[in-house]
Parts: sequence; structure tokens; C-alpha cells
Amino acid sequence: MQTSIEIIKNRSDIGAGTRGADLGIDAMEIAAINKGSDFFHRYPFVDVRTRNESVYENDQHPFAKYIPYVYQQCEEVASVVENCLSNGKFPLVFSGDHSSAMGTISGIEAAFPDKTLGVIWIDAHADIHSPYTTPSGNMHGMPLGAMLGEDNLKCKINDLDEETETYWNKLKDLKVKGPKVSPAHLVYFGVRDTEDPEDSLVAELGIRNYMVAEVRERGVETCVHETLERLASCDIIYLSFDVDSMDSELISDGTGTPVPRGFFPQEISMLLRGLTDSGKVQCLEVVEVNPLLDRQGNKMAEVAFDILEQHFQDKSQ
Ligand SMILES: NC(=[NH2+])NCCC[C@H](N)C(=O)O
Repeated sequence: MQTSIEIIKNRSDIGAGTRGADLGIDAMEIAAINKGSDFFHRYPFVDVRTRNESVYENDQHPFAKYIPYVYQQCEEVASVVENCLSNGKFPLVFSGDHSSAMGTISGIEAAFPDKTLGVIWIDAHADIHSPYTTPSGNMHGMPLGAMLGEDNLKCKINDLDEETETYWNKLKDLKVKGPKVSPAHLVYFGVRDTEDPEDSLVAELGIRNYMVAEVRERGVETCVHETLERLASCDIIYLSFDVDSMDSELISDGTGTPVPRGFFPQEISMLLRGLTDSGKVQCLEVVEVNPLLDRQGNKMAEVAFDILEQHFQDKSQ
């Protein structure tokens, strides 16, 4: 029998460089309502308290913007996710910016401390910076750095103040001390917009990235099969779907850091389906819809919602 879904609405956008990803959650719900779907009414939901008001403050952490508030936000998300999983439910997490994944992964680890976690990151970005290497200071570029426990000091370009360092270490130890994911258990799909410190860390750690061209050439099924083989020793899998993994020119630019030459929605659907068929996926998160940046009305939210609706329809059959 299928586990019952709980929707988690995490309208936080302080990890992104542009405001508006917090509106992505409601943009997806409105996309659902406008097409006559009761999807968001079908499942119980939890609203996560946000710290978005911190943008009014004069932030003093140029290499990890709003880090004290991102930390609090992730703590909150982690508790909600942990609680959901401990109650035997499936967390379907709708988040604003991708820094949320630090909360989600920490919550999963807290709920299943003895299980080995695999992470599949469907994204245009590697999000494996640390405050020491970030070019922007935006924390949505760092969640995997924190969850792997990687400062990447070899590629250091920024000198941190004490408070940033303290909060960064707190984020790495959120809920469960130490690295939560091993690089061997992390697989990227669609990563194509990275900076040098990320490239060298990804190469050093041997993290697999299925680029769009490879997925097209070899087929989704083959790549999914290989991924699941690679994660054979993982008991559970977290799927993180950043909508910027999709082609910004052909689909929509309604996201904070759009990148062309990405996946088509159909390819994302096939990926989600194939990976979920493993029976190991315990949590799915969708992030980075920013309707304020969408020049085609609410297109990104509509496309993202269609993918999810289809996914959960298929799953219940
Ligand atoms: N989740 C995202 N959209 N991440 C974009 C990160 C972009 C860039 N690598 C940075 O660190 O600023």
C-alpha cells in the first residue's frame, strides 16, 4: 500500500539572490486550482514558519547571506520533515529556494539515523559551495556543501567572520552531527552551470553527474538503472527537484537562476518515475519556482505542477 502524503509548504526565499521564490509554492497551488485540480486539497499540509522578514535587516554576512535566519529556517524544516516521516507519512516538500534542502536532509537523517541515505539532485547547479568558496554569498548555492560536510578550503576565496563560521558549522551539524551524505551516494542530473571550486570538488569526490546530453543519448532508463545500482547500498533516497534543471529557453525562465539547454518536462517525469519505482524514495522536494521572474505568466509553476500531478497519479495506479 502506498504511504500517505503530507504536503509541506516552506515559503522561504532568503537563500536566493532574487526575491520571489517564496511565492512559487502558491503559484503552483494556483496552477492546480486553475486547471480544476484538488491536488493541494487532497492531502494534509503543514505551513512552515518563515524568516523572510530578515531581508529588511542590514545583513552582515556577505559570504553566507542571512545565515542565522537560514539556519533557523532549516531547523524548522528539519523538524517538520522528521515529524512527518516518524508518523509514517511521505513528505512532499514545496520550498522556495534550495537552501531548504539542508533542513530536509537533516530531518530525514534525524528520522532514520541508522539508514543510509542516497540523494538525487536534479538541478542546473551543483550547489556544493561553502561560504569559503561562494561567488555570490547566496545560501541556495551551498546545501550540498553543508550536507557533505565539505568546506572545500583548497579552493578558498573568502575570509569568514566568526559568526558566519559558527553558523556554517551549526548547519553542517543540524539535527545529526557530521556529514549526512557520502559523495558516493550523491548523483546529479542536469548540472551544467558551475564555478571552478565546485568543479574541482565534484571531480575530487568523484560525484556522478548525468548531463542532459548523456541522458538523451543513452536514454533515461539506462541512466536511472545505473544510478540505482550506484545507490544499491542506500536504504532510502531523497529526490530534490530544482525546476532550473529544465530548459529555461524552451520551457520558462520563472526561476532565480535560469539556465538554457536543460531537460524537458517529459524527461523529468521519466526520471521521477524510474527513480521512484525503486521503492526507496522517501521524500520528494520541489524548489525554485519564482513567478515574479516568469515572462510567460505562471508557466514554470504550471509545468512543475503538471509533472507532480502526473507523478502522483501514476503512483497511485
Ligand atoms: N539553487 C540554486 N538556484 N543555486 C544557484 C547557485 C548559483 C551559483 N553557483 C551561486 O552559488 O551563487
